[in-house]
Amino acid sequence: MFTNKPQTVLLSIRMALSLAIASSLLLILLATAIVSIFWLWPSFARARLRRSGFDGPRPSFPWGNLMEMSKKVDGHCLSNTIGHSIHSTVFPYFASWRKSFGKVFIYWLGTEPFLYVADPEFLKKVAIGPLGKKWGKPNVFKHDRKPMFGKGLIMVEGDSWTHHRHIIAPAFSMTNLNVMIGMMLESTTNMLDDWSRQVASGRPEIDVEEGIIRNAAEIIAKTSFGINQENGKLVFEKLQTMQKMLFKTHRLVGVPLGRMLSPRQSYEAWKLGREIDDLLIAIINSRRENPGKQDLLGLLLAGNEEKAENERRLTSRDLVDECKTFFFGGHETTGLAVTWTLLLLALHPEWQTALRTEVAEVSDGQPLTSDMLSKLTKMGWVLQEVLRLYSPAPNVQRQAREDVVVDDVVVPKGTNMWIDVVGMHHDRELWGDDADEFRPERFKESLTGGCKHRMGFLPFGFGGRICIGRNLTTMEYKIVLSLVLRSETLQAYGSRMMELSKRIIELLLDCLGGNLGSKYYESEFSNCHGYLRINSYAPLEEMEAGEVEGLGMHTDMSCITILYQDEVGGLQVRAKNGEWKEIGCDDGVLVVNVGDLLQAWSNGKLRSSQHRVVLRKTRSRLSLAFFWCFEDEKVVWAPEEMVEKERVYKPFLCADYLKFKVISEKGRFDKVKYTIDDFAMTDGTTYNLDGK
Ligand code: HEM
Ligand SMILES: O=C(O)CCC(=O)C(=O)O
Ligand SMILES: [Fe+2]
Repeated sequence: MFTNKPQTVLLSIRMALSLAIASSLLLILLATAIVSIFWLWPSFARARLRRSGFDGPRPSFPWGNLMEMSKKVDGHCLSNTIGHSIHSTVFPYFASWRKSFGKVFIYWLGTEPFLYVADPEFLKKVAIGPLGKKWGKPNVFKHDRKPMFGKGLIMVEGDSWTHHRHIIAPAFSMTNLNVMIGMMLESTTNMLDDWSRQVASGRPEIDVEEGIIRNAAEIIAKTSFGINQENGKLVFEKLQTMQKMLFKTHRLVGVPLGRMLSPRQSYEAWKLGREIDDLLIAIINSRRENPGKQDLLGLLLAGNEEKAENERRLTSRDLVDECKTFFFGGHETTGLAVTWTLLLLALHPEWQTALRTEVAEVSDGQPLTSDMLSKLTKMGWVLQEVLRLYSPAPNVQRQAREDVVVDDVVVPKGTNMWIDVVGMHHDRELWGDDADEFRPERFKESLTGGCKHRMGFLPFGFGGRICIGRNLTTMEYKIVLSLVLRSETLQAYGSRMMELSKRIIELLLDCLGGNLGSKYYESEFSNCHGYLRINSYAPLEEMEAGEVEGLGMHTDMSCITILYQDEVGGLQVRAKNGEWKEIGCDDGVLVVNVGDLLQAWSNGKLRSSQHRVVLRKTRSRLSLAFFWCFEDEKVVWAPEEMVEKERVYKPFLCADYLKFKVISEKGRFDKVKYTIDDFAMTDGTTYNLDGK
């Protein structure tokens, strides 16, 4: 037993030695491989690119140019004014490299070379026609995008892409899309109802972007695979979680082993992806058993069935990836286009009015149809202009699958291409000096908005790989925007109140006898102006005994006031005997008050109402008070027909009374504020008609 021991020890030393040698060799090999893959290959590639005449900023190992790209932008993006010249703010590094290297140059993401292109003519030469087939999608992004797109249409290449595109394209035909209008109307109406509820419950702000993007997500989920069944809803929720998760992760694109820096997120995204896939497979299986639904999935399944036995069909796995692709490729892009549009229309009220008028003329208050949508021409121009200025797909990327040779230029196999769509959309050389201005009318004359080069306007990409969802997007955009524009805005509410005030005053004057309405409207009231006050009352913290003041007793200084109160109620008016009478708050009822100015003008025949608001609920309350008033420079003076015995009020300048109202003491709950009687009651002096 003992005699054997020295031999065993010797053996283990030998084994350990050879193991150490083997592993060092392996390490050396690995290091050589890493150096050649991540250092030598890029150096060769750089030398080849230089030989082809491509210059660019100097990269460093292993970051490439990432360090310069991640530098924070200096202050100019914090300015308060809204300009549309966004390129140098959003992509400051590209803007600065362009100054040194022009519109085509090479930069590096880690050890990956990227050919930056903002020259449409160069793009046309290298990527259009037969050369288009030489380009695929960059491998560096494939891993990150796998949970979203899998092997869906956006990611596949070569024959596989031709096959997928061929089967999927018919599903997006206009006839098929028209069937989806109902789903789009339903979701958008729900979104608008939700906004109304938020306003009514006293929320001071609504996150419009969040609502619009959620609505777009719901629409794309409905039109892709349906969300009414339990599984559909679950998929929708999980897809949204995944979107948020992927949005949070920042990776070092192209940096060797950079992917390993966030293994947890990668794992979680992968796990969630598996759950989504299983649910979608379940939906697809149940659809195969009960076919007939006309969403995109239903159409793809039907298209598959039509294929003859020997033709390739899409597998369930393919269909899962396409559903995910539609969801991730289609909702945020469309949502962003609508959101930017709302901002731009707020900045350009003339376009807001033009589109509102167009929607009113085309639809005449009827439910929207595909025929109406196609007649919304100006809205089409606005969509194009928004896609130009704030492109939801700010760049398009490719990777050369083989050497691309044009004239004396060689783009070596493996080179990535980064097409700076935003850069081209804001290029003055292509669009003219107004490139950064919002001018939708540029699309009136030409489909490319007057861009000097056909490839300079690429909101939906180009060539055979142009976005398959662009008609769906246009349809959804027009529906959402029309419904938003058709819903009552404060401005539209204001103009309706102006019309109503005119009708009320004519009726009121006629009631006083002798067709006074037609006699005096033009000369006395046609310059009246209106303004709208939104009263928001905070809720009571707890129910209190007795009455709590919301708004103290007062009269309005208008000619007439038209008041809308929400369902909380609480408006009271004082009767002649001093009793307070509750004014009901039934839906659709507007309250009309005579104000101080009309009391003075009618020499007291019409009485300005004394009213107040009492609060009784632990809910916030909202009212809209529209005040219709004489112009400030008007001298208020009752016409002869109003004066029976004597004049009650001396003539006064409207503006002076307004000043008096503003500076005089605030009313208390049980005592009325100063009124016209405190300001203009006569002291027996007689006055001429012109107020002297
Ligand atoms: C404003 C809205 C949209 C914009 C700006 C947009 C933009 C783009 C762009 C630029 C491409 C080309 C990408 C490339 O060549 O690498 C593309 C492709 C694609 N888009 Fe869209 N898209 C929008 C809406 C949609 C919608 C609603 C869907 C689906 C329902 C969709 C599905 C796709 C698909 C599947 C592709 C790949 C096409 C192919 O490679 O054959 N997109 N999109
Ligand atoms: O909030 C209300 O119902 C009344 C508002 C009102 O009387 C006013 O704003 O003058
Ligand atoms: Fe009032």
